[in-house]
Amino acid sequence: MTSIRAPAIERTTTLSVAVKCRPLTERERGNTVRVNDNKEVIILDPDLSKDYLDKIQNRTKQKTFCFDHAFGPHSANLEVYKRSISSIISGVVQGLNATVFAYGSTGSGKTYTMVGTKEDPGLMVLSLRTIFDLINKHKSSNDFEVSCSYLEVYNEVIYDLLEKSSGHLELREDPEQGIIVVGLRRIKVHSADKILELLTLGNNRRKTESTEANATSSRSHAVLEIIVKRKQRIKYRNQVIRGKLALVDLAGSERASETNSGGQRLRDGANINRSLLALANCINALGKQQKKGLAYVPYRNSKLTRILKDGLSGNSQTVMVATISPANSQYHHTINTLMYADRAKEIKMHIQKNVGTIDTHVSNYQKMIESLQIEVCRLRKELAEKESQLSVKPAEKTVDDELSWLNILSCETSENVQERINLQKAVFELEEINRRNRIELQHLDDAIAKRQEGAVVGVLRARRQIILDNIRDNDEVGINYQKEIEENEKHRCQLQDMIDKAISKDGNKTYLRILSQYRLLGMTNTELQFEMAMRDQIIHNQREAQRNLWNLLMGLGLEKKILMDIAAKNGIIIEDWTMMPQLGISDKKQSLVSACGRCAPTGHNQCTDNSFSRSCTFQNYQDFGSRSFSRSPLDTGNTFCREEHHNSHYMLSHDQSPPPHLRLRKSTDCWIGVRPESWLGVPIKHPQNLRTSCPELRTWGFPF
Ligand SMILES: Nc1ncnc2c1ncn2[C@@H]1O[C@H](COP(=O)(O)OP(=O)(O)OP(=O)(O)O)[C@@H](O)[C@H]1O
Repeated sequence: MTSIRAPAIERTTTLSVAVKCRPLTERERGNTVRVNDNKEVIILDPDLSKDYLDKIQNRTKQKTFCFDHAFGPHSANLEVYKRSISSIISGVVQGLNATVFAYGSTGSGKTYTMVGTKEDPGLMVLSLRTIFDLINKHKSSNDFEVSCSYLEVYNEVIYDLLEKSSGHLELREDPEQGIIVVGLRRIKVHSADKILELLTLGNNRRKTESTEANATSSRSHAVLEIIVKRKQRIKYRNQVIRGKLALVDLAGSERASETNSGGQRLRDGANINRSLLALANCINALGKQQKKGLAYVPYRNSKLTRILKDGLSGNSQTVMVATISPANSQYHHTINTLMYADRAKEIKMHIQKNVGTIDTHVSNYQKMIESLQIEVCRLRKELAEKESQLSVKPAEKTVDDELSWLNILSCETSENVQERINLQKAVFELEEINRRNRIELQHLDDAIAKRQEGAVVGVLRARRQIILDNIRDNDEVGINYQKEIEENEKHRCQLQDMIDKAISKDGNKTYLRILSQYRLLGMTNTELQFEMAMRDQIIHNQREAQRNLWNLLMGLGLEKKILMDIAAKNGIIIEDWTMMPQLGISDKKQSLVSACGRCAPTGHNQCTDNSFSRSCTFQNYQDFGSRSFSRSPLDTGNTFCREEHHNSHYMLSHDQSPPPHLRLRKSTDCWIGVRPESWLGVPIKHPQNLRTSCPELRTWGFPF
């Protein structure tokens, strides 16, 4: 029998911004920062030599900002924690996600704020203590499981800080859990002290260096993630709720010119800046999105922004702690940080409780990817053994050189594949956003055509212009991505030629065979991840459509019994009714309130914010209508199916012509199903053992 899941309640809130100013160090001069009323931050002009005229004519660089919270140089971490963080930490034990990240220039106090000292423990330490205090309070009626992971992103590569010698880790997107780091160690913990022990261990492994601005400057972005699973012993026994807390300490950024150094440090700086630049671009786009609707957010431009995606706009209660220094010399950095913080406070978050089940398609894919990964690991090990055998032999230097050169080529190829995947996904997302923009444009055109000139038409026209601008901006980004894909393709061909030539020279047959298999498997693995992400996107869209349908049903005020009867007649089981009493579906008035999507997700039977409930319901339906309905709102079946099938169909075959950005691929390339040759350019020579190690692939029409 078909079954559908009742929707989880969503609540919209904004990203909260706290600013923390650190004390001056002994070497520093000046004091440019004033904090008023725990919210206002005034940055004084550091140029004290300005004369009276400059000042009264407002030719001063003084600037004033206002945030959710502001802390001066004498505030301890505990004060920052109590006022700005503690309230979101308790949500983690209730199944909500929370993210806290420190953003600021080098030496502004990010690590001090996040990690702290023994005397002044930081936000990571204080949050963990709260989580375990809450667990102890509720453990008589609940079973809890807490696990933790700690990673760093260094030079655009992800490392596991809980592993002694971690290899490079890859990212994958999961429809339930968001971005996942494949192979990251997750340790079960029973006390805050144990996590702190792991934190210290991980911090010692973190890449730090002495820079001019900070003696122990962090060169990597570190993410500590705590997952709390909770199962009630009596009520809702089959439900597991899962809260996630991400605590992020970003690397210090400095311009290459400020470091007085080259080589590795210069490369570090470039990569740190690439991540931070990507983060700043995302904050910009998200801030703009609140005013302009569907603008593209370039999460894919760095590993850091992909990891922080949920914390930046998704299902998370997020606090950004912007750290600043009062030193005169830091004036520009301080202003820069505060400008980003100011933009970030516009960002909207959509929070909902995590009560989830795993779909079978996901676990099938996961199994496939896992078995490929095991195979990749086996080959990687074999390769390493072969390498060490070769290095103990007094082999001629030329062979050694050739092999290390081949290794570099192999790494470059894998980077090239990753980049290609990211670009394709980005293009796909862009296309999806513009598809929605075009639907809205169509609705606006229809609405304008039906009305006579007047104030309402003026508003509609203004909105139309915004949407047109968005489409144009997004198209421009798409053209750039196309160029990047072409570049990437060119580079891939060059690499392939070089590898083929090297293999034909035959330095060491076995080694080259393994290397080649390893590379092919790595690519197949990555391809599968891409396909999985694409399918996940379809599932995500379908869920969104389903949620909209629920909103509509609840808005109509249908009683639970009627709904159950209709569902039963159609042979549909409605899962998760346990969530429904909170939605108040049996009560007409309450169902309208619930449909606004802003009810507190736990413990309340009624939306606490009645003042906006009606307008929210309306807003919701408008939104819904503009995105999904092409005819009457009650003509749901056709509209939803058509839209979803359009997507799936497009992904599964090429009967329908793809959108312009995606037409770039060769006609022989297929997404899923029939696959004459891999579109990533892996030649048909797939290794024999892939078939035996991964029999599932045979049913997928792989041509080997
Ligand atoms: N609130 C504070 N009270 C006392 N000292 C502080 C405070 N905040 C920062 N400091 C000191 O300032 C210096 C720089 O701080 P920290 O290492 O936390 O900066 P950072 O922003 O993490 O730098 P980077 O980005 O280079 O890693 C350290 O010596 C630290 O002890």
